Amino acid sequence: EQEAKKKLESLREVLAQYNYEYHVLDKPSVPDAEYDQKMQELKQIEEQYPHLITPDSPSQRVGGEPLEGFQKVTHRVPMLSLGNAFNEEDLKDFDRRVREGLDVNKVTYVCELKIDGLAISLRYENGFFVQGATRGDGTTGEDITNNLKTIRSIPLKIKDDNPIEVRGEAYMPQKSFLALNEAREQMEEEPFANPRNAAAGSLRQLDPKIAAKRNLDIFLYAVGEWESGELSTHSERLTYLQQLGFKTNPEWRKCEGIEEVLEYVENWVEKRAELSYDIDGIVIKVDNLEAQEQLGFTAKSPRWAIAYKFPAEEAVTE
Ligand SMILES: Cc1ccc(Cn2cc(C(N)=O)ccc2=O)c(C)c1
Repeated sequence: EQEAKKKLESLREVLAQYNYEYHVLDKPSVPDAEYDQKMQELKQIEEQYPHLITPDSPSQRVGGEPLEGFQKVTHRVPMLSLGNAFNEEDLKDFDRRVREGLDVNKVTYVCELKIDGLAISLRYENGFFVQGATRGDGTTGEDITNNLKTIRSIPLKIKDDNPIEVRGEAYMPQKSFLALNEAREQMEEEPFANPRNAAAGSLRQLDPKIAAKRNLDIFLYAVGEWESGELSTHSERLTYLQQLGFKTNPEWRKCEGIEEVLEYVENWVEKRAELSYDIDGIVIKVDNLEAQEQLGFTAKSPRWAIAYKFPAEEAVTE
């Protein structure tokens, strides 16, 4: 039994590493068959010693029985909704308000792609993924832990043992969306209108086995509740999330002043079509966390961030 325990520990570790290389880095170091063989080995030992199964075992990704419904979850730190900007003028107005609020001439911003998916929150305790929830109304969301566990790029265990909540966007890559709709048409089922609806529909499945087949993915971009948070900028937090093993979007950039923000926005209006996932804009945040505190919130959203929305694409007629 001690032998089996040791063997399982090392199999969980090596399978988590392989999974990370394949699903987060998109750079596997071993052939799929090697991953599969180690997975079979782990399942055989777990079958022999079920009491040795741990919540972070890769065999636990496609969870239990279908749910009757979803439990409610209250977010300890509310999930924000951002104000919108629709043109350069709006962005310059935003920058002017921020500079006046901080009484500075120039502000360091972070620009990130605005993934067109579903905002979700992941909670980790003692390093284990313990709960995942939808944004809901920002304060109360739905517990979709079992469905989120099926997203392979979500680590089931991280190195930080402090309670931490990370926020991100679950989405369906365009390729998965097209394949899913083809399958649905074959089955004479209603196709999804767009990847965002397909992702939302998939995460609302009561049976995790269905969610597991939808090839969902996720980018993490923010931190909610965090005991050990002593970083001073948003960009440092993005780097920390990446070091923890989360999938972060590689296209984020620090921009010195609104001119560099406008360049970044301009650049992605063109390059948007090259991405393998849908984005509906660019998120612009003041980088310094103290400056964010100083600026605070309006009734609805932060004064230190804004979402630049792309013009809605004219419907592509086949
Ligand atoms: C049979 C089989 C096993 C695994 C995979 C995909 N894959 C590969 C790895 C790997 N190479 O490190 C890690 C995780 C994973 O999900 C496929 C497509 C087929």
